[in-house]
Amino acid sequence: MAEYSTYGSVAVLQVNNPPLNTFTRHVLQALVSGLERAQRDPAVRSIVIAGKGPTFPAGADLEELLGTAAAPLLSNLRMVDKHVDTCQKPIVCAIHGTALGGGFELALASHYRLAVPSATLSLPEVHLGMLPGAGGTQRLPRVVGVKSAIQLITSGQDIKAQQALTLGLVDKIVQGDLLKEAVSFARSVEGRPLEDRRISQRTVPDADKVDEVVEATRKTILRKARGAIAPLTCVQAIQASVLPFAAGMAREADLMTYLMTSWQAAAQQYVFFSEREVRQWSHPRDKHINFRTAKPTVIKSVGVVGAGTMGAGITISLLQAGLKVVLLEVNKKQLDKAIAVIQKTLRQKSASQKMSQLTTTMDYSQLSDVDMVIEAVFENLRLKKEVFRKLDVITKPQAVLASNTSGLDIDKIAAATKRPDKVVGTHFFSPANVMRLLENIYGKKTSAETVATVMQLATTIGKVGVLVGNCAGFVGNRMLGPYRSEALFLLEEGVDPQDVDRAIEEFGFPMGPFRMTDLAGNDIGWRRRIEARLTTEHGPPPDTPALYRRGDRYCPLPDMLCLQGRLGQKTGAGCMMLQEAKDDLTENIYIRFRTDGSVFDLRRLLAHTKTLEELILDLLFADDCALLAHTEAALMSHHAPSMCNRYDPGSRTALPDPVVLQMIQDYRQEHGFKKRTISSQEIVERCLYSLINEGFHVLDEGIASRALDIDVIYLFGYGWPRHTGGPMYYVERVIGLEKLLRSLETYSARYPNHSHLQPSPLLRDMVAKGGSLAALGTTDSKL
Ligand SMILES: CCCCCCC/C=C/C(=O)SCCNC(=O)CCNC(=O)[C@H](O)C(C)(C)COP(=O)(O)OP(=O)(O)OC[C@H]1O[C@@H](n2cnc3c(N)ncnc32)[C@H](O)[C@@H]1OP(=O)(O)O
Repeated sequence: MAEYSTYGSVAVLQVNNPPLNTFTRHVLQALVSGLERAQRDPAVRSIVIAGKGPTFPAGADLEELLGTAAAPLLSNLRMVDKHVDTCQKPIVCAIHGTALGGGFELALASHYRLAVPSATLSLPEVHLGMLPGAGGTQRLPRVVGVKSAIQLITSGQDIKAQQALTLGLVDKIVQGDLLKEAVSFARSVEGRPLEDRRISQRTVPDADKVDEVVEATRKTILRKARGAIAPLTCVQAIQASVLPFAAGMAREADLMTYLMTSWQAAAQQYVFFSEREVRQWSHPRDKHINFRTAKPTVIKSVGVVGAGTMGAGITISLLQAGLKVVLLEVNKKQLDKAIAVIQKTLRQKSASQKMSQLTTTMDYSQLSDVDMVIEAVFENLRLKKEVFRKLDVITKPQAVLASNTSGLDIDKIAAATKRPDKVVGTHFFSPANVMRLLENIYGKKTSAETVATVMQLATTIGKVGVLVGNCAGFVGNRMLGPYRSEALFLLEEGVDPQDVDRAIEEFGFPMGPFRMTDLAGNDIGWRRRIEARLTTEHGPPPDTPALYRRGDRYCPLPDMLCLQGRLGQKTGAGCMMLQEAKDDLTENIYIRFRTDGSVFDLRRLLAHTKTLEELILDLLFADDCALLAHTEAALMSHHAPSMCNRYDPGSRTALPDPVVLQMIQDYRQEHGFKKRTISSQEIVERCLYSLINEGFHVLDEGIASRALDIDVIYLFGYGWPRHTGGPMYYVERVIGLEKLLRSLETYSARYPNHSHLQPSPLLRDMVAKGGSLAALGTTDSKL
């Protein structure tokens, strides 16, 4: 647990608890014993603490911290801290790997810190809903000041060795053999006075400005925290660092207890383990096919087809992971643009050497030798099938063919090939080089090996891969459907878009549903609805009531916005903006092609079509049209400058548009809706409960095999607030399944034609039988 050895006058304590040398109570007990032994031994004049194997201790062991061993763990930790801080012999910490949380705090309690250049230090407890409760909130500000301590602790960010040296957190960077250097360093400081080496005895450098600093940062922290209590509690603890050390430690302990016993800490620790647990996938259809039994194909080279925003982002992710990439794009201008974006991004990340791993081409035959292809063309089934047909012929027979689709049928895509066992969905999220989620979709014929390959790929490229089944929208987008519908129905009843957004953002999402669709592009859903023949232009059959489709309630407001060119931020206007008049639009509308910025006057094109609506639809959906095959059309009004000032270029600040509000008002009147006041609580419940209810359907159908898979999808792909643990965790542990059921019953009785509010049979069953999501496969083994 902590190996003791001596090198002349130097005692070396090496923590040995693989894989990360985390502090269990036994490790800490062994450290206490080692320290006592070294203190007792008159031949020992200095002490080195290090980690054996790959790292210095990465913090407290979370399994113990969360369980019944928390109290002995804490008391042992405090004992170590006291021994170290009061020791009369110099203690040197030799840091390599990741000195995190309690590990870093142990180093701060010591008298000297040496680190190798690759070492990383951090206090990441805030991400676990806690604070650095082993003296971190008291010692860090004494070194770096309150301002920097607030920044480092509330962000939990990594501090690289060189930065730590600059900040005074380490005393020396060691290039050679760390242990040898540390022993020799320890020897060199033997007998020197220790008082000024004890951080606990120092005063906070910016103590006189503490209130000012806290006041100045509070607003930003609150905004970023989005409902999480840990960041502000960290600030309160740091504020106490200006008190005498013992008083500050007592305050830290009280606040730590408050956080440790909060539901948010439990939720965030569930997120930590769930993020890792999704790697342990098993095939819902056959549990014998799982991460242990299925062997992935080794992937060294990947073809990416389509160099749009997604294709470029995927390429960056692959290159950053050291894979060889062949990027294919049949439009030269688009290809050049993508190359520039890739180059710029890699340069920003100081990874320009990775460009040498990239081949770009307009010729499919260049893909003949890659191990895998990820298709990232326009979201259109016909087009994707065509691409897969080609890939099937060109690529080597063992190559895996993956489609980056956000909801199209993987089986239909696979059927275009003679190797459906090698076809799989890999749903990346935009921006693909930033977003951590990779939703991997198996089809009816996808082999275990192919599933294992894409799950492994996720890990290789630093993403969180979640395995899900094939259905429209898969897990994430399918659950988003009811959420969006309910948001629209709320507009019909009297809420304005910005009120819906505000309520959802207050719950903790970075963006409400309307700002989110404005950002993503309102045409994405529109295109899907048109393909499904749901919109007024293409359906419904004449005898269907105006606000119904296939027996379900339907709100055409988004279609109306799209028809007016309000596709979202890209057109400078979305739900938050509206064209002044349709006639104006026909007069003045232009199409700007993103690739080259050229502008076409629609009036000229209109000569060949019947109506403007038809023209817009044709252009947006004509994936085989030469103009649009490799570009995204952006519709803009001739009056763009005055329209766009609501979404300034580069700004995401959405301002409510009176014209949209009037349009909604007219719509309510036309369809006989009576405007009423609706509380934020009702907005949140109706939107989120209908999303969660869909999650129960998804589990019931085996599309997701565990509730934690759904949680991880929402946390890493959709901005679900981390401190709530994810939708399924939140509803089970915070709201309660029974309450969810009763609320859904109440709402569905009030809105019998909102089918997504009808409680799922699985939910009913679980409440009736007292079942839990854990029993369904949510693994709580570590909680
Ligand atoms: C009432 C008591 C109060 C006491 C106050 C004490 C104050 C101190 C608090 C703390 O120290 S909290 C913990 C702070 N440390 C962390 O948050 C580190 C968390 N870990 C990581 O960030 C990463 O694991 C890593 C260290 C950067 C390594 O990443 P890598 O990708 O290499 O490996 P992983 O797959 O993440 O982890 C491997 C394996 O280890 C498990 N694990 C990681 N950290 C912990 C931990 N702190 N406790 C327990 N287990 C941990 C992780 O789940 C993986 O397990 P498997 O999935 O392989 O089973």
